Amino acid sequence: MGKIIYGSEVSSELREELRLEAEHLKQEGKRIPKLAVILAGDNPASLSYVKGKAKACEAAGILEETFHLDGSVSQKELEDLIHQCNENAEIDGILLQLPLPAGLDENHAIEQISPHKDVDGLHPLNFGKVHLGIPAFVPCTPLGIMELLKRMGCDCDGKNAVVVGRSKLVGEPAARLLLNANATVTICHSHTKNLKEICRNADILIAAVGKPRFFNHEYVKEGAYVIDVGINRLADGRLTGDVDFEDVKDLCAAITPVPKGVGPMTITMLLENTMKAYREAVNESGGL
Ligand SMILES: NC(=O)C1=CN([C@@H]2O[C@H](COP(=O)(O)OP(=O)(O)OC[C@H]3O[C@@H](n4cnc5c(N)ncnc54)[C@H](OP(=O)(O)O)[C@@H]3O)[C@@H](O)[C@H]2O)C=CC1
Ligand SMILES: Nc1nc(=O)c2c([nH]1)NC[C@@H]1CN(c3ccc(C(=O)N[C@@H](CCC(=O)O)C(=O)O)cc3)C=[N+]21
Repeated sequence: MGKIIYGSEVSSELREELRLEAEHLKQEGKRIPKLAVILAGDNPASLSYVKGKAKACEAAGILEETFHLDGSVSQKELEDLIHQCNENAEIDGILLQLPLPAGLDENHAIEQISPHKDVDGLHPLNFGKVHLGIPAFVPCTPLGIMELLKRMGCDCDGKNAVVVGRSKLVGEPAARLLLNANATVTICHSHTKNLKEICRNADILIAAVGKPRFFNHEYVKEGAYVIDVGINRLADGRLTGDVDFEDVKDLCAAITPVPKGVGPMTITMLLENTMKAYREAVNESGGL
């Protein structure tokens, strides 16, 4: 039976440290860190994620403001709001919830976010820095994945890591972080041939495709570390991952569940990145 590593438990620990740090700032009469979340449209999954982020900020003592725009918002209106958040000295982090409604240019909007407030790590400058191994804002889900691997007791150095999925939010930066940690990395996607064989060779398997219970025991090597990123809602309303948890759990060394796995870690890393942006902003302004 593999170890089950709960992101929810790791998150409680890390969020408590953040809460103490925020409480300390408050006691000293300092400015409080603040996150701005921009949501365009009414995608139900996005609405629920945004609520989760707001709740987590509140519990950690971090200020949060959600800017909920109409789905028919123009590119200019969206970008004007981003510019206002950039200029607002009370705001440390800006998260633009993805996907944007059809017709809006995601890349152009992301480029408007100040790289200093880009707590999602999606701005090309942060993306480039991560790929050059320079300190930067790293996307939250991949950061959470690396922390979970650490908690599994997995040393990535020299291991075969297979990342299935190449999105800019998850798969691609996760692969880069694994490479930076000296794993031998293979990135798979919908055009990959022999996916099963490649996965079966993985010491570390990162499943991020968005297909419910896609990875069963045929895809998993004995003793592998398995991270299930997928969040899929079943017809009965329950959530399930991309990994067939019951079929795989006895085979692997360690596995993350869904829910209570990577999802809570994504939010925790968003809080961590917001605190990092705050610290850097305070240092820039000479400690005010
Ligand atoms: N837990 C968390 O915090 C988060 C969870 N998620 C979840 O993770 C999953 C992935 O998200 P995201 O990266 O944004 O999704 P995308 O839809 O952007 O990317 C999916 C990736 O999987 C690849 N893919 C799809 N089908 C197959 C297949 N049959 N075989 C191999 N590769 C395949 C795609 O390939 P191609 O590029 O060729 O199309 C693509 O690269 C989703 O379930 C999402 O809900 C996302 C963000 C955070
Ligand atoms: N710019 C941007 N940044 C993101 O980080 C981002 C995004 N857009 N778009 C969508 C994805 C998805 N995502 C999740 C965050 C938390 C949970 C989470 O906490 N899930 C809980 C379950 C929550 C529930 O029960 O609904 C869990 O897995 O235990 C899931 C998914 C962030 N995303």
